[in-house]
Amino acid sequence: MIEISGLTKAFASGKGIFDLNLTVREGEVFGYLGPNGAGKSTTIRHLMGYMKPDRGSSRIAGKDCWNQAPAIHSRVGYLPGEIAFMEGIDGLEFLNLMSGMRGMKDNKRRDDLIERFQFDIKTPIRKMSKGMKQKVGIVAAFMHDPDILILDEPTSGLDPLMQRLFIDLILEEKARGKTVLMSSHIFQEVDRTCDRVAILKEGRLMAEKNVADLVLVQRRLFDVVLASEEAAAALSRSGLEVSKCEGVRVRIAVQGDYNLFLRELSQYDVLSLDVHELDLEEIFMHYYDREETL
Ligand SMILES: Nc1ncnc2c1ncn2[C@@H]1O[C@H](COP(=O)(O)OP(=O)(O)OP(=O)(O)O)[C@@H](O)[C@H]1O
Repeated sequence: MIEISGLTKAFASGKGIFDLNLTVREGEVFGYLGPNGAGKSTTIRHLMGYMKPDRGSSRIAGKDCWNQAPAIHSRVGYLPGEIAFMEGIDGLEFLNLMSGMRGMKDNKRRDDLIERFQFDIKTPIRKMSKGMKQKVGIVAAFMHDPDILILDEPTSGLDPLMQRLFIDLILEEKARGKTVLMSSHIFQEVDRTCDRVAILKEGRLMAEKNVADLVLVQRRLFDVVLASEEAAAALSRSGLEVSKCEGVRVRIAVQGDYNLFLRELSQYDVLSLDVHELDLEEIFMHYYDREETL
């Protein structure tokens, strides 16, 4: 459904995106990840036809994103990373403008979305918080019920409750067969919604993975508190991968083989055991260390 081939755009600064190749299949939710400045928004702007590539191309539903942008816009719901709103209008006026441009007759879906994300659409946009503006952007991207959704960090600025509502919305759209490409930094959101992910670093594709495989390679850090400093020191010498030992606290990294970790731990008097969740970037940083670029 979305095909990026050899896509290259080099800015004068030397940054940009370089020889990207990616395919998002119909009905798939695809996570597009990478540290700040990696080139995620630049890729997405090419998909929307807002930037002309130096080399290569991108296509959505068979149409070239640069030459046939208007045809693509009619099928896509787009949430930009930063939404540029006109001055002096409120949320409802903005949404009316967008629905007018799309020739929408029926506002039921729009009104359902507004109710779901709970915000006062009569607030002037310049007075809205970042999260509120983000909600307006989400409604604008989803209200015409597009087949394809391209979302640039959709939950940025949303509180945890709203992030959950957003995840539910993506899962519903996925069940309805929609194709979604979204950039994100939040592991939970990617883990719960995406089928596959690609990670970008300095404009180059580092990896493309099924989310299930990514979770398997995930390294976890455990914070263990033992009954004495002697025991903590002994555990640090046990051959497990110890990343920190302070007093009675030991931080141990485990990847894959939990049994060995549990067997070792069972020999001690354990006062507490916490798992330190790695965020997506940390997971990928470890991933980079072990894998060559594609
Ligand atoms: N129009 C432009 N002209 C020059 N440089 C640009 C332009 N757009 C982006 N860049 C640079 O290209 C790099 C990639 O930017 P991009 O916004 O695509 O990153 P990103 O992965 O979306 O990051 P973030 O998570 O911070 O939004 C950055 O170094 C940015 O400064």
